[in-house]
Amino acid sequence: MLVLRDVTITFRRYAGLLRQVEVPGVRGVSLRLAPGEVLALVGGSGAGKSLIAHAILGLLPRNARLRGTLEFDGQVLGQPYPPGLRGRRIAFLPQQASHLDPTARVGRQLAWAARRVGARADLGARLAALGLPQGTTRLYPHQLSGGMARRVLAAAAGAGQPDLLIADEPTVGLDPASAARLLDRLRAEATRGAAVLLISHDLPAILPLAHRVAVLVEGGMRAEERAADFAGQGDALSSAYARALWRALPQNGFDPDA
Ligand SMILES: Nc1ncnc2c1ncn2[C@@H]1O[C@H](COP(=O)(O)OP(=O)(O)OP(=O)(O)O)[C@@H](O)[C@H]1O
Ligand code: NI
Repeated sequence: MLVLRDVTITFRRYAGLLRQVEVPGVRGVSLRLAPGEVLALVGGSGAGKSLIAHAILGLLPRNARLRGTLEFDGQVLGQPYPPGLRGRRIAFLPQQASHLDPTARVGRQLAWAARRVGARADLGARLAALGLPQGTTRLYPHQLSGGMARRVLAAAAGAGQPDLLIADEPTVGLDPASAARLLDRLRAEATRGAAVLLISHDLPAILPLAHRVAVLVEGGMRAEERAADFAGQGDALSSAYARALWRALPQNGFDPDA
């Protein structure tokens, strides 16, 4: 249902007074994501993960240039961006908590999110599922901790029943219990039939949830593996890069001299 073919994103930058250069952000990335499937997009800082999310959502900055094709359910995700997708059929849990409106209480913002997708606002249950107290609805964004703000965004993104949910580093800044609850919510969305694109730099954290793992390095796709193959010594992994990544994790006790 989500198909990216040879997606390249470059940025125009001034090099000196008049000369413009194009610097690459993402190069030739292809991927597919089916309903009910969790695809993890992992990679280090600056690898291009958020750019891919923003490209799918039609939210790239003005100085960006996009090549290749993106399709969702047979519709081309170009400019102008197809109506009825962003915030409705495609939900987004952004990396930055600054996406909350500073002037409105949490309860109102969640009610807006629910109304936009035509969902019943069962705020109490949704907050409780993410481990937030009921009183959270009366708070303004500046009264939330970073981790609370991220969970409020998650509650908003989960309103309605999106067909595609894109979560950009959803567990950063959360304590382990809150992170586990949030990943449980994402798993429940996939079980219901949503496609989930889970962006993270933390491979071990997303493995219990992901079906497939795509590894992005400096804007390019370096490996695509089944999540289940990240196990043991990683012998089932198809690419040497993924094997090296897996064996380099501290918990796998990699011995460089062995
Ligand atoms: N508006 C912009 N103008 C120029 N370059 C940009 C812009 N936005 C992103 N980039 C560049 O594109 C690259 C990828 O950025 P992106 O935000 O996708 O990384 P990321 O993988 O999400 O990293 P992180 O894990 O830190 O969030 C970076 O090198 C960044 O400098
Ligand atoms: Ni990012």
